[in-house]
Amino acid sequence: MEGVGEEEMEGVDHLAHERNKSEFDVDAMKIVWAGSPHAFDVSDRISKLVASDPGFRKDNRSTLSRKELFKNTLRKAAYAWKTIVDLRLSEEEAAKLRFYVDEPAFTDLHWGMFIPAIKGQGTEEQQQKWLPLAYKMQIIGCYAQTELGHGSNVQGLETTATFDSQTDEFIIHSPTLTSSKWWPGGLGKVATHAIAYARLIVGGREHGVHGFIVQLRSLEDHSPLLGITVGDIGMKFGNGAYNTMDNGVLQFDHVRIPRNQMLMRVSQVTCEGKYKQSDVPRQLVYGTMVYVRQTIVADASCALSRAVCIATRYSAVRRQFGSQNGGPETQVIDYKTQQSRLFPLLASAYAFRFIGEWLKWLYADVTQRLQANDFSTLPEAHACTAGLKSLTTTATADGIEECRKLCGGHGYLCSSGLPELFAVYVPACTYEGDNTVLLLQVARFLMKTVSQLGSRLSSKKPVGTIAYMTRVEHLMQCRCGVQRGFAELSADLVEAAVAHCQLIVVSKFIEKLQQEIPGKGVKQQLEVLCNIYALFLLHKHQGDFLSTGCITPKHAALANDELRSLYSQVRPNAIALVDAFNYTDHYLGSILGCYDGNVYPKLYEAAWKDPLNESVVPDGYHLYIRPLLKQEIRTARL
Ligand SMILES: CCCCCCCC/C=C\C/C=C/C(=O)SCCNC(=O)CCNC(=O)[C@H](O)C(C)(C)COP(=O)(O)OP(=O)(O)OC[C@H]1O[C@@H](n2cnc3c(N)ncnc32)[C@H](O)[C@@H]1OP(=O)(O)O
Ligand SMILES: Cc1cc2nc3c(=O)[nH]c(=O)nc-3n(C[C@H](O)[C@H](O)[C@H](O)COP(=O)(O)OP(=O)(O)OC[C@H]3O[C@@H](n4cnc5c(N)ncnc54)[C@H](O)[C@@H]3O)c2cc1C
Repeated sequence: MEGVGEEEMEGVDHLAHERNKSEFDVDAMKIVWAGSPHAFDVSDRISKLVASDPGFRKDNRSTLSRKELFKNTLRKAAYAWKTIVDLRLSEEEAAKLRFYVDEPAFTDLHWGMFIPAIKGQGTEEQQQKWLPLAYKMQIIGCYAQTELGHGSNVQGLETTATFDSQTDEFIIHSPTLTSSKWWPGGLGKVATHAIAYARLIVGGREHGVHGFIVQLRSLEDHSPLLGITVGDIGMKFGNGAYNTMDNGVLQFDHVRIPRNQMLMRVSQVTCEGKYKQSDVPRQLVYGTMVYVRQTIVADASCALSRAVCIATRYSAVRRQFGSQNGGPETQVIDYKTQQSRLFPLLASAYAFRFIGEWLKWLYADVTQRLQANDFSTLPEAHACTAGLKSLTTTATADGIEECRKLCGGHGYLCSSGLPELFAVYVPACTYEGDNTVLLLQVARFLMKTVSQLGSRLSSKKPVGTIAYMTRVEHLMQCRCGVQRGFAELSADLVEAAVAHCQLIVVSKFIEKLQQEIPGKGVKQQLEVLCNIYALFLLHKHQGDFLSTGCITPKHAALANDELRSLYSQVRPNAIALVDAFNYTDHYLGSILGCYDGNVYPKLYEAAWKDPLNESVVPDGYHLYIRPLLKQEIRTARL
């Protein structure tokens, strides 16, 4: 490395003056962020374990070819498993370890969808047979629902599962090109088994889409089983990024599986060929998606806080303009424009943390009720998971991109960590349900509720997240004709769905503040952030609030003044508020966001490590540059 002194690289905390300004107990805030002292302890321990182990190094991803990248992911997944087994980590610790390894891999689908699908939709007997194998990773599973021709429209899937009573088997078949399974993560190169979704046909009658456990590859030599065609679907957006995942294509050619491999908690097929439906609602076939949507909401705050941490630290390091008498220039974080873009994202990260916590509670509650055959809160749970998944992933993906811009030119470097973070995160707006399609589900739920408010026949009072509807006078009087005009009004209804979800986020943030929150100044900081979150939304949508007469122009102006004052209150605490996320430099993966703020020497050093700088004169000079310079281009072999 040229031109950088040792002392500039090591030991100096360039953000110490910022940390000294903070007005609250950062360690107490770390516990609030983690959720509990126990959660903090696990997260802190495991993140440090991963960061200190060279086996989990990740700084070379953007320079590897797809094949090298994928092999490296396989190595890391195997190494992570060995670490989990050797250290006898608990399930909670193991999940944290996979999280901090921070590389999309087949294991996400195995633990995140395959196992939950068996748990949620399998019978006791099926769980006893399959879960021990899956827990020990003696089989590796994926979730194969989406097809080339249909993703959002699950009822439109074309794969068939026809019952053969002669052999007591299902025949799984892909009748068309568009029925090829397409996208499932882990399917392309790794999974030995899939939960495959197919239209059930018994005795010539169709019974809709159901899940089946299908073995795909030999457990001896990994070759595809008879009738299975399987492979990877190819490179995806961004270098490195989600290309560590083997999203796959799969065709079935009359593949036979035993009858007991249909997931039979919701409905059953007997050996005589009788189709039986349990008392539970059919929608439970979609249960795994509800579970994963809830985990995606919980994870949104991690991705957003990571980007915000990088942009905040760098904004305190970066200086532009404003030097007085040869003194230092202004830190860009002191510009009001920078604050008005950055601090609402900081507030959103905290808001999403708490909404994720609340949604976990809601999901646990609905699961408990379902077990007791109480299905009353299922529609609300579906609407909340779908709507909040849509809201938080859209805001997080947009927020990561905004953080990149907040870091100016250096944000565009891979070493800022932000391009890869965006590329890995942005498909969350599509997978587990396209965000618009999911908002339409929320709109449908809201319209149904409104129509019931207007109906004299219904004695149901809205409760939970829709309880507020009884307080909105014009909704109470509404004879809802919207159901008929739903498609025509869908663009507006989607906006209403977003507003409904924002209301949930704001009210759960306020509820959080009503709890006891220990630690000097911690609650005050959270109050400031909560007010920023709410007022920023009000400011952004002031046109809607004004046009509906909910606020006056004077209110709008006051809100904006207040927002500016809140930004000034956050400013001295900004670095401490991102320190409270407790991210290691390994997890952040960003030179701009490194804890000590010593950005420039690290950027300089990293540039020299780029493979292009391995030689001073580049490969290709003699073929393409020299002939150009020597005006010999016509004779050169191009
Ligand atoms: C810590 C571990 C983390 C792991 C995370 C791993 C992440 C790895 C990354 C990626 C993995 C990605 C995986 C995938 O993408 S899997 C595929 C996901 N696919 C989708 O999400 C498809 C989206 N489409 C749907 O969900 C549905 O088809 C639909 C909801 C859009 C429409 O369904 P349809 O059958 O047409 O239903 P209707 O509209 O007719 O509705 C009927 C009725 O049912 C209600 N309803 C719909 N869905 C649900 C549900 N999930 N739960 C409960 N109820 C549901 C719907 O509201 C209607 O109700 P009604 O109005 O009262 O009649
Ligand atoms: C990275 C990644 C990983 C994935 N992993 C898996 C996996 O592991 N397993 C799996 O089964 N699947 C997986 N998927 C597939 C994913 O679930 C689907 O892509 C997703 O559900 C969206 O469906 P689609 O692709 O059919 O989009 P489409 O429905 O074709 O969407 C295209 C456009 O049409 C619009 N649209 C669609 N329907 C309507 C409507 N009714 N009204 C208004 N607008 C509409 C959408 O808003 C969107 O703008 C993955 C996808 C990605 C990108």
